[in-house]
Amino acid sequence: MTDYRIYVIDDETVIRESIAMALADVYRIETFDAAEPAISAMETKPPDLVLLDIGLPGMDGIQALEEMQRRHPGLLTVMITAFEDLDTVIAAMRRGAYDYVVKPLRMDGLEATIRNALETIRLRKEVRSLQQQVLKDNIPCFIAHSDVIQDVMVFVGQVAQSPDTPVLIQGETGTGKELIASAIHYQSPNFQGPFLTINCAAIPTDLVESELFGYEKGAYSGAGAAGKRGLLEAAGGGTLFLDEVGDLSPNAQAKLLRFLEQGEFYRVGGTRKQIIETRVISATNKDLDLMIADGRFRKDLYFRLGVVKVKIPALNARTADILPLARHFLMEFADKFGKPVTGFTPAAEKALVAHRWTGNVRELKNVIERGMLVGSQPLLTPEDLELDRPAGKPAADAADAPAPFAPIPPEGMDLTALEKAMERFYLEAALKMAGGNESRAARLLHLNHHTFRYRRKKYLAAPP
Ligand SMILES: Nc1ncnc2c1ncn2[C@@H]1O[C@H](COP(=O)(O)OP(=O)(O)OP(=O)(O)O)[C@@H](O)[C@H]1O
Repeated sequence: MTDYRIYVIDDETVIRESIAMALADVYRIETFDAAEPAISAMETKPPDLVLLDIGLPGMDGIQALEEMQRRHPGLLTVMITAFEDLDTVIAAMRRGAYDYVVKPLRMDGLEATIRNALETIRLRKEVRSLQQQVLKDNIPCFIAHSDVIQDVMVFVGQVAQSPDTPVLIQGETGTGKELIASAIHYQSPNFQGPFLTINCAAIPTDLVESELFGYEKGAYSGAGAAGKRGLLEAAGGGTLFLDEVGDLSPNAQAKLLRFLEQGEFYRVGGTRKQIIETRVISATNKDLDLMIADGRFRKDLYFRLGVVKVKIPALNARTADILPLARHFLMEFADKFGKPVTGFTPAAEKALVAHRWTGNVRELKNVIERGMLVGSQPLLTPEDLELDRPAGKPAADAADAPAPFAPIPPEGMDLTALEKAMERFYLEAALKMAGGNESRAARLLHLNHHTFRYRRKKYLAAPP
């Protein structure tokens, strides 16, 4: 006997009894002589499959089918019809019936129809469980203890449900904007579609447009011979996350606005209109209002990108998250490095809460990673974490400290050259500290890997 429950709804006793007799050894059969009692029984004992006579007294088969579909969407129903009345059968199939059988019933034919229907149910269940697995594997582990971040997560869960609403995520660097964007994607109905990200700051201005929108062959010198689709197309049916959206070139801004308003765009050098459904989530840690005032960012684009705005507070504004996040990262790195570190000393916890996290969660994660590398006790100490700056106090009482830079000489100075030299110096220093590991060097400078790689290419020798 299988666990499948089948309702047989037919006013002819002989039909009900013959089906029950033929199938009762294999399935749980419940019989009804009218639709109404069957519909009420479904509330407490929902069937997997319904065999439903079309010509019922009272509510007829077609009405019953509609009512059942309304109350139990997706319920599989096989119609039983007295003769092959094409119109009625078509009406039933249009309303979502799975199949139909004609009286007088041939039991072997009916059994085959039932087996097919149940196989469909089994496959649907399998697909659902695979979907849930995908969700479980991909939903990022987002630590949210403070009330303010919990509210953000509830809001984000609601926003996720409408898959074409653009979302603008604002927050300082390292607050978790990309993580929130992926949480929106994986909670949305499009979670099976791709989630792609592009960091607009890490791509040279003249390339960002073709990266985003693709190009046709020969669109510009250096464009590949075959043309290429852009990330917007590649993310079709899913989500494109535009990080550092404030760095988009004016051309790219105009094209993106058109896409958001009309759902269409042209590849660079292309004449064929591309129509695509991709949700755009963007993020910035820049003050877009200021950029709009300076004429560097389009106001109309700002409004389109920010149909829904999500603001992520800085880590120091939600201290309740600091220790749960620190413990989460500690467990992650203990596992990764195979170290028997189990927590923090009380002094280390105090220092973690008191620290001024200008690099937010990313900085906290880096500090824990470094602490895990050097720490040798079961509990990490403030020395392991190298934390000595309390909140609100930038390095060694900045007010009293001597200015860290040389004064401007009377003849003036080349600020751009100085910036470049400084950037080169710190990129090299970070790589050295990180033993040549780019990802770690990027984290030391609170940059993401793409940005680091881009700047390294620009200022130092190209990475291997
Ligand atoms: N609430 C959180 N729970 C767990 N990990 C987090 C949380 N917030 C941030 N992180 C982790 O911190 C790091 C930085 O997060 P993320 O890259 O999402 O920040 P961001 O705001 O997009 O940064 P940027 O502005 O520099 O692009 C990532 O490793 C991310 O996994």
